Amino acid sequence: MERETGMRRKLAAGNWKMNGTSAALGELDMLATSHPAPGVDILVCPPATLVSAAVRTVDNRSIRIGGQDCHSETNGAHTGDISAAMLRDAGATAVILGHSERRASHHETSEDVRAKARSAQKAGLMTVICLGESLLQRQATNTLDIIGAQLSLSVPDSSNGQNLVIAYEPIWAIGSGMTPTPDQIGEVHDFMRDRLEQRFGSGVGRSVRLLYGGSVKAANAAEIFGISNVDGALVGGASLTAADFGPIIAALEAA
Ligand SMILES: O=C[C@H](O)COP(=O)(O)O
Repeated sequence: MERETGMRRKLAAGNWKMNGTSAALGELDMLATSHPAPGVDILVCPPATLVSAAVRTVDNRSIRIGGQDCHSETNGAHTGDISAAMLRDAGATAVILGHSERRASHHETSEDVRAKARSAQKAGLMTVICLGESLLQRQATNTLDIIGAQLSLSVPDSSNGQNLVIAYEPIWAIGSGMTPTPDQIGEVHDFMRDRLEQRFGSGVGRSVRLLYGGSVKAANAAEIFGISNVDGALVGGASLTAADFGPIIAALEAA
């Protein structure tokens, strides 16, 4: 497998999911203090309730703050939802979209994800669009078909290397302690790179960062970051504390 890193700056992204009250901001402060000038980009996506406070905690240091979802509309009668413009107004510069937990629990389709991503990119947010197959789909050797369809339907035409990041997150690897083999991860990442280059041309296609997500921890980070076309990780559980996320960031810096 050919290793192709291009000029892409690596990205360590943390997804806190539905975890964290204001007490958790101490972890963010510790993370920012311990990484004053990181050799990689760091993104932390806390619950929406903490976005503004997280932005204040980071206080223009080396960590950017993102949301975990947004609505496709800018405003309106959508009780409980928040828009990309609202996230931006709160100081977020990125948003995770199409996470498998939202595709499952909120019945989000790839078309929904594309509409949200279009709105988020228009609002100036970097979109981290998540794709991934189920265990049954992998066992049926349908992984590349599933990823290809999700990639083509979820990613808007307005995407480029600055406003689009793709996270490959096999559903069966999320929070399970299981990870695909390096060859399996590499196969999907090489495939996504090819597809992006075919659609957007080699310049844009090569500049989009591809993250792996699913049970990333300090113990497996270095091996994962050595895989072809893996430009970083989207980390769930191990992003909640500076003690767990810090070593993953260090592994990415060393890769
Ligand atoms: O968004 C993050 C992923 O769902 C991975 O979660 P995890 O690191 O807890 O497996």
